[in-house]
Amino acid sequence: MAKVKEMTRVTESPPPVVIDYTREPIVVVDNLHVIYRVYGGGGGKGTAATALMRILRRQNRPQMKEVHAVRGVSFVAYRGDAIGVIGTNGSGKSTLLKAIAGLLPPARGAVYTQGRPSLLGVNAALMRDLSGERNIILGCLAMGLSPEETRAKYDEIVKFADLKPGFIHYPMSAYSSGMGARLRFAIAAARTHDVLLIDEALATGDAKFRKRSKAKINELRRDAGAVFLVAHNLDQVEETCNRVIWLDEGKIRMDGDPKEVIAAYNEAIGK
Ligand SMILES: Nc1ncnc2c1ncn2[C@@H]1O[C@H](COP(=O)(O)OP(=O)(O)OP(=O)(O)O)[C@@H](O)[C@H]1O
Repeated sequence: MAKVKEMTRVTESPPPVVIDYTREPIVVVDNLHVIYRVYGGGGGKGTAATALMRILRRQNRPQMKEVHAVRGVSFVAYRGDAIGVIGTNGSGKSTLLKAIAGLLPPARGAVYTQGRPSLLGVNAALMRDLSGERNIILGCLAMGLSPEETRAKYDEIVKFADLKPGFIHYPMSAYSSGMGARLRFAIAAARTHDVLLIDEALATGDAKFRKRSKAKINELRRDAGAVFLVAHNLDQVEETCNRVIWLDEGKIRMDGDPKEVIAAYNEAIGK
C-alpha cells in the first residue's frame, strides 16, 4: 500500500511505474498504445455530389482516420487491488479496460494478465430477447460454471439482482437500464474472477443497490486477483477503490491514493 502511495505525482509526463516486489502482480500494462481506425471520415457518403468529388479527387475509397485513444500507458495491478479509472469523456477509460480484457489489440506495447480477465460493462452480452432466468443460466455457463454450479448459484443471483416480482421470467428487453445492469452485475458476481473489469455497470443502479454492490465488490476483491472500475461517480470510486488511475487524453496523469487523485482531478476540472 505504501508503495502505491509513492506513485502519486502530478507531472506532465506519465508518473514512473514503481514496482512493489512484496506483492503479487496480476496485471502488467507495459507502454500500451491503442489506435482505432475509422473509415469514411473524409466527409459525407452516399450523395452523388460527394461521390463525384471523390472521383474528381481520385479518392476511390473513403479516407481512413486514426484515433490514438491510449498513448503509452504503463502500470502494475497487484492481487487485491480495486482500481478506479477516472477521466473526462473520451480520455480512454473504456478503451483501456477493453484492451486489458483482450478485446482490442495493442498497436504497441503489451498487457500481461494472471488468469482470465472478465469485462462487465453496460453492454455485456446478455440476450435481450431471452428472459432473465435464461440469461442467468447462459451467463453462468459462459463464465465457465458447470450446470450443477449454475443451479446452485441461481437463487443467489436472483436475490442479489432484486428485480421486481415476476420480472425474472420476462425478456430482458422489458427491463429498465438499471434492472439490466443489476442482473448483469449479479451474474458476474456469481463467480470469482482473476481480473474483473467493471465499466459503469453500477452507474444506473439506485443508492440501495450501489451500497450492496460495494459490499459485493469488496467480497470479490478478497477472492479475485484485481478489480477495475470505470465510473463517473467519484464518490462511488472513492468508497470502493484502494487506488485510482486518472487518464487524461489517453495518458496516465496520476496513479495513487483515491482521495489525493480525486482531489487533484476535481481541481483540474474546476470543481
Ligand atoms: N469504436 C471506436 N472507433 C473509433 N474511435 C473510438 C471508438 N471508441 C472510442 N473511440 C475514441 O477513442 C477515444 C477514447 O474513447 P473511450 O470510449 O475509451 O473514452 P472514455 O474515457 O471511456 O469516455 P467516456 O467517459 O465518454 O465513456 C475517444 O476519442 C473516442 O472518440
